[in-house]
This record gives sequence, C-alpha cells and structure tokens, in this order.
Amino acid sequence: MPSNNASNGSPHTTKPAPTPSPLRASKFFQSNMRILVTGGAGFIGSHLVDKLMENEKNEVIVVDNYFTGSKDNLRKWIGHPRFELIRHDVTETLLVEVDQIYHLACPASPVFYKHNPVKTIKTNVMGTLNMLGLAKRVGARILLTSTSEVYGDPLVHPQPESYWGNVNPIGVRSCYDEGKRVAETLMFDYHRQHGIEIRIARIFNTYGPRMNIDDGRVVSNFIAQALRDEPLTVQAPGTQTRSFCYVSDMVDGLMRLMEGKHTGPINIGNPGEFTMLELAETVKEIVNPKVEIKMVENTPDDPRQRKPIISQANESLGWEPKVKLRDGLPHMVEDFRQRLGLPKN
Ligand SMILES: NC(=O)c1ccc[n+]([C@@H]2O[C@H](COP(=O)([O-])OP(=O)(O)OC[C@H]3O[C@@H](n4cnc5c(N)ncnc54)[C@H](O)[C@@H]3O)[C@@H](O)[C@H]2O)c1
Ligand SMILES: O=C(O)[C@H]1O[C@H](OP(=O)(O)OP(=O)(O)OC[C@H]2O[C@@H](n3ccc(=O)[nH]c3=O)[C@H](O)[C@@H]2O)[C@H](O)[C@@H](O)[C@@H]1O
Repeated sequence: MPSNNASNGSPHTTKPAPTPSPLRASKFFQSNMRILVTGGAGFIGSHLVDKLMENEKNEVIVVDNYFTGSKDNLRKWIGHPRFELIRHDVTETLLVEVDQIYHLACPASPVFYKHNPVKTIKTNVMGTLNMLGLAKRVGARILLTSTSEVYGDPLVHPQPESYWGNVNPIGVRSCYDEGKRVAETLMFDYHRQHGIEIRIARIFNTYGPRMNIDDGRVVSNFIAQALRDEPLTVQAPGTQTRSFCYVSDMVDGLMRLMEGKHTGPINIGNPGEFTMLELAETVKEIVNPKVEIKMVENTPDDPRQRKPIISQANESLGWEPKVKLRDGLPHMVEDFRQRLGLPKN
C-alpha cells in the first residue's frame, strides 16, 4: 500500500537565505525585480511572461531550448527593453543575476517527454540542480512547476498534497514523473541544507491558447481533430478522468505561490473532473457536432483518475480557479482556428 497519511516532512529550515551576489547591485540599470522564466517560450511559460511583463517594475529573462516551445509565443516582447530571450539548455549551467526563478523548462506532453526519455530525466534532474545552484549563488527565490504525475496512478482520490503517490519507477512515464519527484527532492534538500527560498506547484492538466496544435495532449488533440473533421481519438477505456485548468487561472496560482509565504508543494488545478469520453462529447458539441468519436489503444501506465484537492491553495494563497471547461474551450478553439487558417465560427 502506498503511504498516504504521512506529512511532507518539515519544510522549515533554520538557515538564513544566502545574500544576493554583489554583482546584482553593480548593474547600471536596475529594475525592482529581475525574473528568470525557464521554459518561457512554451505554453504556460509564455502566458506567465505576458502577465509578469504587465508590471513595469519587472524585467524578464526567458531561457529556452525551443524543444517544444517557440519564439512565436513571445513575439510581442522581443525587442522590449525589459525583456531578454536566451537560447539555452537548462542541463548546462547558466550565469545570470536574478531575484526570482520560475523553473518551467521541461517537455510536458507525454508524446514529447517520452520521445527522448534520457533527455527528459536530465532536464528534470540536472536542469533543476543547475537552477538551484543559480538560486543559491544569487540568493534568488525559485519556484518549480511540478506535476500531478507525482501521484502516479493514484489510489487515493481526489489527491491531497500529503499523498505520496503510486508511481512505476521503471515505466515509460518514469522519466517525467520520477524526474519531477527527484526535482522536488532537490528543491527541499537545497532549502534545508542551504536555506534557499523554494516554492513547489503541483500542476494538474492545464489547457488554453498557444498549446502546440500537434502537441499530443488530449485537449489539443480533440480540438485539432474536430476542426480538421478527423475522428476524436479517445484512448481506451475512455472512463479515465482528468481535471482541466484554464491557463489564466494557472498563471494566477503560480504568481500567488511565488509571492506568498508557503513553500508548497501545493496543488494548482481545477477540481472539475471529466472522463475522456465526456471531454470528447463536449468538444464535439462545441466545435463540430458531426465529427466521429473513435476508441483507440491506450499507452502504458496511463493514470486512471486525477482530481486535485485545492483547499491548501485556497487557504494559503486565496486562490481558486474561475474558468469552467465550457468557458475556456472556446478561447482555445478560436486560437486553433486562427493558427490553422480556418475562418471564424
Ligand atoms: N500543461 C500542463 O498540463 C502541465 C501539467 C503539469 C505540469 N506542467 C509543467 O509545467 C511546465 C510547463 O509546461 P507546458 O505545458 O508549458 O509545456 P511546454 O512543453 O509547452 O513548455 C515547456 C518549455 O520548456 C522548454 N524546454 C524543454 N526542455 C528544455 C531544456 N532542457 N532547456 C531549456 N528549455 C527546455 C521547451 O522548449 C518549452 O518551451 C513543465 O515543467 C511541465 O512539466 C504542465
Ligand atoms: O497534469 C499533469 O500533471 C500532467 O498531465 C498531462 O499528462 P496526461 O494527463 O497523461 O495528459 P494527456 O496526454 O493530455 O492525456 C490525458 C488523457 O487523455 C487520453 N487521451 C490523450 C490523447 C488522445 O488523443 N486521446 C485520449 O483519450 C489519455 O489516455 C489520458 O487518459 C501532461 O501532459 C503532463 O505534462 C502533466 O504533468
């Protein structure tokens, strides 16, 4: 049986946070807050950058290797004096002077993270080590975007943060879910050993405009298929569930977590739970009532159920999602129509 009743260990440390590097103060121009976003050219990262850039006191640096992200997602900021974009792989060390680090870099779609699993592990482990090393050197606060996949195929439903999970350590998804579990471990060890200020978000399935059209994740697949008049591919049995959070709610939750006092880990997601068949029916109804729904083979270790308990986010961050699935989907459909060159509905 998995442990589901233990605490997450003491997150507290007696060590003071390291002082910022003297280089930090030696710059000619200094904004009030210099923020690094790794993976900022990706889906969630680019929406986060949009929101951070709204504050004129923020200077934002994005590093990305463009594996699943694109410069196009950031085109409105390229050339802006408060914005910098660096082609960089987080598995290599990075020397910059920043106050906060949002560490998102990692392929998120199962199709992409399974494509080169060794690289996915390296990104999660070495990438997180490098960002923690940077946080330690410059005294920055660091937020990791972990995942509900740390709960594996959960035997406790819905999932509280105290649940330790049911994860296959040697499966095809392990590069991602075990990788993120190690990343969480590294975060807490740097916190306890070096006094680094950490924040960990456990993100549940997030959707919205700018997802890659052929990303492979379920919401983007169904919308692209419905728009192209191709059958919606429900992977068997179709009764597996997910809880879908709209991207603006997610970004709001991540920023509140960064600015708040709680280390986490903290679930950020929308508790509205749907089977994949229900999702297919909803997309069919909204986008293309004539489209066929086709049952196809599933992939190994697909979690059978997933739904966050969000009382911690609610109590400690004052956060709850605002956008219901039926209200969020049309924004994504509109974005996909534009990018596929289809007329407005
Ligand atoms: N979207 C979700 O439903 C979801 C759920 C749980 C967790 N997350 C986490 O949130 C983060 C962002 O997810 P997303 O949906 O925006 O994914 P995404 O694939 O759109 O974005 C990830 C970004 O990281 C970049 N990247 C990947 N490997 C890199 C490396 N080695 N060095 C530098 N950049 C690298 C990619 O090019 C991309 O721009 C990820 O850490 C993911 O694990 C997302
Ligand atoms: O939220 C999370 O924690 C994780 O959620 C997703 O992983 P997953 O839920 O497996 O995402 P999808 O590939 O979108 O699959 C969701 C469900 O839809 C099904 N599916 C997928 C694609 C498809 O065409 N049809 C279909 O029925 C899958 O079998 C699965 O049951 C993300 O891709 C991970 O990055 C993220 O960490």
